[in-house]
Amino acid sequence: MYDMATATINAPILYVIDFDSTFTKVEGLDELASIALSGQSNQSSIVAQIRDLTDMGMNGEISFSEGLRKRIELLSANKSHIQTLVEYLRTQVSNSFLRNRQFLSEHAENIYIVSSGFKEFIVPVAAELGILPDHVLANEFRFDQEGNIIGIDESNPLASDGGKIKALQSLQPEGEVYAIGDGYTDYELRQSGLASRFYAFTENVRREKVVAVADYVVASLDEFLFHNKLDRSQSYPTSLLKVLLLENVHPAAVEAFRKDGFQVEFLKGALDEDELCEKIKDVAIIGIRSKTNITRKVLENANRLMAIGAFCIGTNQIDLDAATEKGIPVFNAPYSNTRSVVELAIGEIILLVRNSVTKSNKMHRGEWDKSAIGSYEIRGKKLGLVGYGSIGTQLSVVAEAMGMEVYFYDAVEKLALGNAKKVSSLDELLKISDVISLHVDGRKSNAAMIGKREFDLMKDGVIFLNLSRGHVVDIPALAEAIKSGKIAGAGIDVFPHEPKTNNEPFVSELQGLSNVILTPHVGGSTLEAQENIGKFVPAKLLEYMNNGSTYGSVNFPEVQLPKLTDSHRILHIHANVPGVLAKLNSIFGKNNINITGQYLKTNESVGYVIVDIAKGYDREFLREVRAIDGTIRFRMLY
Ligand SMILES: NC(=O)c1ccc[n+]([C@@H]2O[C@H](COP(=O)([O-])OP(=O)(O)OC[C@H]3O[C@@H](n4cnc5c(N)ncnc54)[C@H](O)[C@@H]3O)[C@@H](O)[C@H]2O)c1
Ligand SMILES: O=C(O)CC[C@@H](O)C(=O)O
Repeated sequence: MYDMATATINAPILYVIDFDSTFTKVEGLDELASIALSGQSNQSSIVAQIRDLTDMGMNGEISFSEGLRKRIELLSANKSHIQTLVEYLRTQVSNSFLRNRQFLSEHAENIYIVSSGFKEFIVPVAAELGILPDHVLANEFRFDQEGNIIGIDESNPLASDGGKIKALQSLQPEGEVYAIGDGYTDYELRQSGLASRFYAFTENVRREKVVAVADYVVASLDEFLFHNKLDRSQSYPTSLLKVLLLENVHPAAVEAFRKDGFQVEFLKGALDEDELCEKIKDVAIIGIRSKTNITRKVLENANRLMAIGAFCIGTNQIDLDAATEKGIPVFNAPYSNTRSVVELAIGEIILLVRNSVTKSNKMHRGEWDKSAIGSYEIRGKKLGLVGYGSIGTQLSVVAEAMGMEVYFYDAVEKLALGNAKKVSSLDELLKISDVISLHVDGRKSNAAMIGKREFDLMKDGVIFLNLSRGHVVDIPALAEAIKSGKIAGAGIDVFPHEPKTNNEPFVSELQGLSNVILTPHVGGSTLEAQENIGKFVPAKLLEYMNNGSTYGSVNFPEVQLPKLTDSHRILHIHANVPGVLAKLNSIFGKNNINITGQYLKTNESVGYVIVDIAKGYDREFLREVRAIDGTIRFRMLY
């Protein structure tokens, strides 16, 4: 339905907007019934009957006036309920209407709300967004002396069938009329010939019967404004951009993107390379966890991709170089689940040093083995941390507080926290530790960094933990070391090959070995951490999409930008070659563009220039900006 080719630059004279489920997310009368009957036993059945009548009317399945009267008969509401409804509806204004307050108030003279709803609740809600009270054409209630609703004003044209047509006729519109709404009665304005276009509005509800007869389908007010080249809050409507969320990220993420108007597809599992190459073609933002590999090949298929969110700490599953070359920033959630990993590691260290897992397994088999053999306190034992980053350091502090002696080895120079002691080589750390815990990042060169040679260096009866990345450990060598008794206990959370979904089986040489805790990569999977990540990563991605800020990106020059006010913002990503800023500035100068702010950051491969310009420019210069040598990506924000 949506067809850019037919977009017109002629502004319509009148915009006629529906109220229920268009201006607001909900149907006013349904909500009024729900409020009035609150606490009564028949509330849900009556509200359901009213909703059915509303739906039938909206789909054009019953006569409008018949449906309205039946709904009013079912209501037992009064003025105080209407006041409560108004308060509620103020919280239910459609997100894209809220975003476009400026358009609504600046074009108030040309905007009418024509609704079969009631002025008593529409006027106060719509007026807050700049709609003129006398531009609300809607029904009115009749009340008795106690303020109870007893009917509707029958003299109002909107009380009868074809009411919207009659109401619009009364305005005697001279120019074009564009009708926007979710219901069949909105389409009837177009059918009658009074409106020249009907836009089916699907942000809140999509009625297929209405969509089928619409000239255009718009999923937000921004999309309507974009289609008509009118001022709007979003330079490119988010409702035309798709977000793909994989690996069961927290629902808070879905909510955050939907709230901003994006289309969201949510999948519980990961996708393999071929599946992703296909799926990513129309995706603007992708969110993954640790099991989806975003390879160069995937990125070659991702021509609409603007940003990547790793809903975790590790980003080794993403080809960061390829993403940077394509001008795609990647964001993750450092520290988000650090504490969760630390707590699991501490728990496992205690259970393994105590030999409790073996004892528990015996109990499940009916064996009672009350003895202290092979069971120790962690107090005074030497903990060797390989990797002293976020997790390593936090584990260091907690373990020390529990009486352990902490040693660490890191590939880069790190200062010790508390009484932890740095050692100068991995081999030294392996030789002295009673417990060894890996917390290195997943860079390729760390593959199999712990194998037979390293296990041989360890003390006999060592406890070994890996909660970092699976490919870091040679699993057959680990299995051998456990079987031989070299390793007295192991806690393994990450594996070289992990199932993509919970429906796939898990197979490993470590299964069935004594005093081994196997967990399905859940070091970071606590509800606290997942909820934090589910909010944090979308916030970063949305900041980039809406404002251009790349603060916290793992592969991009980081800029933290001020909020955009009264200007338009140009975001230009280019290969880091000399002279791009000078070329940009000469284009601005030549075209008399007034620059209100400018920012530049580069890293070794890309440059990111952000220019705020005063409104009221001729768009022709954009062609020249796009043509600058080395341009990777270019977009504008309003
Ligand atoms: N199991 C889980 O669910 C889970 C949860 C969160 C993080 N992780 C993983 O845990 C690991 C650590 O996370 P973090 O947030 O502490 O990362 P980080 O980047 O803060 O720390 C990693 C540290 O390892 C060091 N390092 C890298 N290679 C090394 C090597 N070969 N030898 C010695 N030191 C080396 C780095 O210099 C750095 O200090 C990462 O692999 C991360 O992906 C796993
Ligand atoms: O939740 C995940 O899939 C990954 C958790 C962890 O490995 C991380 O990198 O944060």
